Amino acid sequence: MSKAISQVPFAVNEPVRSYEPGSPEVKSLIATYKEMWKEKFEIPMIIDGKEVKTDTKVQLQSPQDHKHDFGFYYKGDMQHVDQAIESALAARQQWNDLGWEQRAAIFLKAADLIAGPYRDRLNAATMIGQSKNVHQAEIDAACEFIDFLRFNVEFMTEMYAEQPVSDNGIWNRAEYRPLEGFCFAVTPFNFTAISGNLPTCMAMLGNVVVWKPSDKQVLSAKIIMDILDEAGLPAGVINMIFTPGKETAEKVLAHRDFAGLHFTGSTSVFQSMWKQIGNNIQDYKSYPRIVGETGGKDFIMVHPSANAKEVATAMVRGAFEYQGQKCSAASRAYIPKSLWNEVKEVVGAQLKTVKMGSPEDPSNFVNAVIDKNSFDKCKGYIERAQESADAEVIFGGKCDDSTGWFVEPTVILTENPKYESVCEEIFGPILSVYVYEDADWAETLKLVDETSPYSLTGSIFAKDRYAVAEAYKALENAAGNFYINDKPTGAVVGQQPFGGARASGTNDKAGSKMNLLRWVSVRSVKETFVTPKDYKYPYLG
Ligand SMILES: NC(=O)c1ccc[n+]([C@@H]2O[C@H](COP(=O)([O-])OP(=O)(O)OC[C@H]3O[C@@H](n4cnc5c(N)ncnc54)[C@H](O)[C@@H]3O)[C@@H](O)[C@H]2O)c1
Ligand SMILES: N[C@@H](CCC=O)C(=O)O
Repeated sequence: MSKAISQVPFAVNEPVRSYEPGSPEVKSLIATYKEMWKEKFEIPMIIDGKEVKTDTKVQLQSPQDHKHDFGFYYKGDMQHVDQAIESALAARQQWNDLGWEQRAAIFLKAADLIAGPYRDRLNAATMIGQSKNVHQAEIDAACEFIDFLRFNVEFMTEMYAEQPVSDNGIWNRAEYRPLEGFCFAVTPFNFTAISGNLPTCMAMLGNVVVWKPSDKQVLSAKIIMDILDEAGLPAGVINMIFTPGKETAEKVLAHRDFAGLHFTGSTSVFQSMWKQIGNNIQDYKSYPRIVGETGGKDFIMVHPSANAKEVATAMVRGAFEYQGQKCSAASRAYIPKSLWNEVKEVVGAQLKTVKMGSPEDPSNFVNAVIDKNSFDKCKGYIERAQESADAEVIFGGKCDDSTGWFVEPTVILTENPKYESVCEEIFGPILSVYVYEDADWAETLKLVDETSPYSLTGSIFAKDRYAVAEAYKALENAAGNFYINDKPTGAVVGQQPFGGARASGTNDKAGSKMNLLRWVSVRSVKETFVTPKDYKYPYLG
């Protein structure tokens, strides 16, 4: 137990490496990618700190080359879900009793392992398994994950330091207990950092976790578990299982000791899990905490006073970085007629220089979409736009699945502000543009606000400060992360806490103290030093 009030290292954002052509850092990363590409991985589940293998082997697939064989993972079933829950519950007391400094040290060490010896390996795994280019892997798997770990340790201590006042003769204390039971982390394919953050931020606070990563992110999930193991995370604290999502959720959410859901993924899956929790509510020991960050239909809203080049660049980066597979990706842009020709010209000129292909070549800005489902979905939107009287594909539109799942960055122009691609989350490299009459600025703000059920991210571009202020107010509830004269992606831990409202989630802001508060249950303690020995008030004599 602690005999000092320790100060944790001051968290600063991990510097993003530039990976300039020919630099030692890019050579080292690409060499690691090539080595790992040749490996034949056999990836087990990790339950109670042990590798668990089954008879069901699922081949790993790389989006940029779906025929390439780089191994398999072992798929589990419902007995593994039970084992993971039992293992978590068995580890709970000892983990809970460990002083917070001991827990913090494990996650700070994990951050340093990622910053140093594991950086290339985790980045390369993300490039191979999730098809991110060098820069996108670096800002996600290395920097954002490191930031989550370091900042959460700092936020945890700030939270612990928040204590009530005490009158004379008493000492009031707040004790930040972990939740009573086990927590369930369900993570998406698209961010290695998110998949690492969801289970670790709960564990850091003394919780025990069953973690089900996406089956499209198994390789980088395995490296995360390797890192946590090397950092000294005790057995059973985080149990990683590769089991079918729906059945796993049904089993976990029916368990009496289920205490919290930390989810990131699509809106429909989150809603189905929330309903299950509601249906089981009388069966739990405590009311489970529910945190979910889900889909988006993120906008760029442009005022006539904006700079066309800045707008065009935000469109290209915001919509097409990581093939538009960020929940924050710009997928609808509203451009005033007076600016459209110039914006269109710059977008077209920039897209002409965009290269698409495997992340192995760092000059490829666009890589593959995650899988066949995503490829088919994007292709469907593009083909329907090509045939529609309401829409026109003005850039891109080619899809090629001969080697990998490649979809060209595509811009759809429509005169119908309710056209399907303007309203629905596509989660691919498709940006819809609606051109409005300059005089309709105020009505268009309303349109932006009301077009989709989501409220995740959005940008406003304007030089005119009155216009900025007007959009700021009109779009108050349209985005949980709101950007002024910047693209709507790329939130940084500690700088722009991330999350959305409406259908986009519970807005508990990943990587912030607000989020950590959801995974503790406070015990208020009052200790009285001179305890009364008579019931009578003074005036009763
Ligand atoms: N708001 C955010 O912070 C944020 C961040 C990243 C991704 N996302 C969203 O995630 C989605 C893309 O990720 P995805 O394709 O991995 O999402 P997804 O919903 O398909 O999968 C997310 C996780 O849920 C599991 N799952 C799938 N069906 C399930 C079911 N019926 N019951 C329980 N679990 C189930 C999956 O195996 C995976 O682990 C997009 O909608 C995107 O907007 C949101
Ligand atoms: N936090 C990331 C998005 C995460 C969702 O996929 C961003 O701000 O771009």
